[in-house]
Amino acid sequence: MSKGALSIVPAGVITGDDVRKLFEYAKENKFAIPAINVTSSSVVNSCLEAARDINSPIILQVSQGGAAFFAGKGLANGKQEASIAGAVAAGHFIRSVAKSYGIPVVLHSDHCAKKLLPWFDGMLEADEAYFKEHGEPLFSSHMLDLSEESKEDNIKECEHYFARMAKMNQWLEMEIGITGGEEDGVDNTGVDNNSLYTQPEDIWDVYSALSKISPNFSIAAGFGNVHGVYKPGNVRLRPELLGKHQEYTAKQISKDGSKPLFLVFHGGSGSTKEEIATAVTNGVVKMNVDTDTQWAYLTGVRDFVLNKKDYIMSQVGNPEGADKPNKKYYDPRVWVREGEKTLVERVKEACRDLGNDNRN
Ligand SMILES: O=C(CO)COP(=O)(O)O
Ligand SMILES: O=C[C@H](O)COP(=O)(O)O
Ligand SMILES: [Zn+2]
Ligand SMILES: [Zn+2]
Repeated sequence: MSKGALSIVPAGVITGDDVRKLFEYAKENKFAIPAINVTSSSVVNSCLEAARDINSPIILQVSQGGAAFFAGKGLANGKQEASIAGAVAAGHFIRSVAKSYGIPVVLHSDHCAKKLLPWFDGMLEADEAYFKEHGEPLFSSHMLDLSEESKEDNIKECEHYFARMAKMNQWLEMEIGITGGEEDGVDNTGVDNNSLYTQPEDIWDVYSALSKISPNFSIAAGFGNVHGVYKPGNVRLRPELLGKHQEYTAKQISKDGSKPLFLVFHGGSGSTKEEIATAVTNGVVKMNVDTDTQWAYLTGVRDFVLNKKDYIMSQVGNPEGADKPNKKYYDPRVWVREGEKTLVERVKEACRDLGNDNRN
């Protein structure tokens, strides 16, 4: 009897070899796991609910800005203190509820450019403290995004951090080739089109350097990816290029026909089902979705507010009577929940697009 993803790794936040086992299983069985950007406990719970409902693992990630939001926009963040506190808070919150949903969860942090390294350092300190106490890091994995730097500097800095992370058996995601559009304080809307498509030789340079440290890493290679959703035709995704990267690296390590790389698909929002399927066939194990889930969260709230407009203009008095209280409409557990419901459905859709359903 074949064993599904839910039986090969435990429920709750997974770390170390369990993360690799899950990604290996996904690659072998040609599915990928969506990574949703979370900014609050409400967004976290919705993602966990969706994954639980379709019996599949999920990846939850905080961006630098999302982490600061998690801690509170009222906090100063000049030295990344709010982003560090928020990431740690999100990590602890997710750890304390994830098990109750009965599914494996990969706890991850998103793009970290050079100027944001103090955020990375703060998260690693929290991981190391957690490791001392529990024998595993707080986060399953982190992303380092030094794709704006020279290839040499990018790889060198990744090696440096990865050696430190490997002591905790922690997973590293790195980026080579640039994701277009916008990400945390970095505006890549004007980058040269060629930098959006990573070359196989560059991937091999990354693979050969990092594989000497640990097998627990993935590569976000550019295949035309752009953050955000634009009018059709603006983005030219070429997920078939990822197959070439697998072939090239496989040849270098004399394992022709194998798929040695764990690849990450950034800018998942707005992609077609075909683009997603091609990416997964070529060894993508993680696809990031943010813009489409932001949109989905809004739609439920928007429709509620528009439909119940006459019930939310005053605390007392609605079309049913001038003395009727409206508490049942303005309680955030009512209107925020409507956003959660539409978000749950969008997360389920991302899971299905990637073949990440009924994995028990
Ligand atoms: O890549 C992403 C986060 O790193 C998400 O991209 P989208 O917002 O385009 O889905
Ligand atoms: O990098 C892309 C993610 O969508 C993060 O977005 P954000 O920086 O707006 O939180
Ligand atoms: Zn980037
Ligand atoms: Zn991204």
